[in-house]
Amino acid sequence: MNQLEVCFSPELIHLHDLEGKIVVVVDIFRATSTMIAALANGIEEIQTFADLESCRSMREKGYLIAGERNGKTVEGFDLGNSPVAFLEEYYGGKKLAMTTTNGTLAISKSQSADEILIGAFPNFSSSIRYIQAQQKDVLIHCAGWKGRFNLEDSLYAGALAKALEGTHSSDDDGALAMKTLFEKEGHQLKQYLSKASHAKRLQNQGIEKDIDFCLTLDLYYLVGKVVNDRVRPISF
Ligand SMILES: O=C(O)[C@H](CS(=O)(=O)O)OP(=O)(O)O
Ligand SMILES: [Mg+2]
Repeated sequence: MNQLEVCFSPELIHLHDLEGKIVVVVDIFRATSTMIAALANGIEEIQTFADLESCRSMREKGYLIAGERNGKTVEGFDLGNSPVAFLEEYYGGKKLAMTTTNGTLAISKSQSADEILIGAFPNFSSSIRYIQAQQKDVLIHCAGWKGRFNLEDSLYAGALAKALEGTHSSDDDGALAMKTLFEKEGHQLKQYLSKASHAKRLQNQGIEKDIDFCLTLDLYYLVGKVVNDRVRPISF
């Protein structure tokens, strides 16, 4: 059996050994859900940035630029961090540069992993199939919120732990706790996560459609994987 463990914040990732593992970076609200929406709608690669100005400079290289701070689209950027906005038109063959508050930081702190996957509910089953085919230990890296634990990323970790229980053991306390929570609340994901602080923040901004998209299972049969520092789609 392979092992599965959970890291609840990028602030804690230095305590984990990533070598040889598949790290699944997850930021349900909304960065990793938005990346999957973008890849499903034609974006061929996503380069992520911690700071706004490096991201902005990618426009000169022909990239679309997407940026969010405090949940709002950055002035002058083509797009923000809304998955639903990426569904409005087809971005065939375009490249995207992206910076967000939590998700892009979690990716940059996962670089020593053997493989980095982008975790989201809309491509949940594809990620499961991909992971099962690799036979490696898994670490779920929750982006959290500004260094803190959050419910939506952790519950995704629980869903993954549950789905992988035939091949990956969840001896890790965090994985065990989240699997138990998912077993209790997973049947009413949308209702349960409407209580999450970030869902409330997004509701205040009137973006219920984003919340709904981020919590919908299996819309796409692709995996988001970081290859040569770019997130790319793999049909799976
Ligand atoms: O855009 C989002 O949903 C959040 C914004 S914030 O952290 O609530 O300010 O960013 P993300 O990186 O997707 O968590
Ligand atoms: Mg988030």
